[in-house]
Amino acid sequence: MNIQLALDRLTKEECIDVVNETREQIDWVEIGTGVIKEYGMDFVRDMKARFPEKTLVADMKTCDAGNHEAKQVFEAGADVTTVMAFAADQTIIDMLKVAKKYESRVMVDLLGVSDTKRITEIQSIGVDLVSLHFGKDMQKSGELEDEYFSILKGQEDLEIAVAGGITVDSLPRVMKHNPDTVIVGSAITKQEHKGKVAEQMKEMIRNYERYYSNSSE
Ligand SMILES: O=C([C@H](O)CO)[C@H](O)[C@H](O)COP(=O)(O)O
Repeated sequence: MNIQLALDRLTKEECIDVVNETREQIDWVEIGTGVIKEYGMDFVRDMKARFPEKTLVADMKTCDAGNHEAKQVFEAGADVTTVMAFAADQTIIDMLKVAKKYESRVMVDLLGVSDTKRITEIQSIGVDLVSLHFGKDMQKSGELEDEYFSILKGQEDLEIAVAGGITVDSLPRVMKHNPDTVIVGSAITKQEHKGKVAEQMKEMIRNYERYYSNSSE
């Protein structure tokens, strides 16, 4: 299980510092939508140059003009870009085509998707990576509940990331659903001891994986 560190509502310097502080514990680095809006593709380029060993996710949240946005972000060095699930199939198809050319990937953000129909549709056009996403504003009046995972039940062929206010306290509940990637933002980036929290989360994941690999032997 990967940890994807989401960099949101931070300055460039804060982004760089928090990745340096958590470098050993995190696997994927996400440049958040707001950070991309503030600093653009130059910062995507800069982050790839600084942290070449990390899978760099640019949270573009594309909803139209997929061909252009995918080219833009992969050219800047992103390994993964995001597109909203409600985008037209053509947008997603165009992005998948560009991703193939750059040997990169497209993650479909399932924010707002509440039935399996759209999941089946995006799979049929070639999507293999999705993120189950309980949005920042939704977090003001609720949290990522177990039932939220039900739309992905039995989806063996999809690689699944999950995001939405995940903390040290909620991580055990999230891990139970065996996502491939756990996306964590504020619970690390807004803490005083960022490295320590990241280390604690990584250790929880290691223990969980150890327990399940032992119990299946
Ligand atoms: O995608 C995100 C959100 O829409 C803000 O742009 C976040 O990166 C994602 O939710 C993870 O952040 P936290 O919820 O703070 O863990």
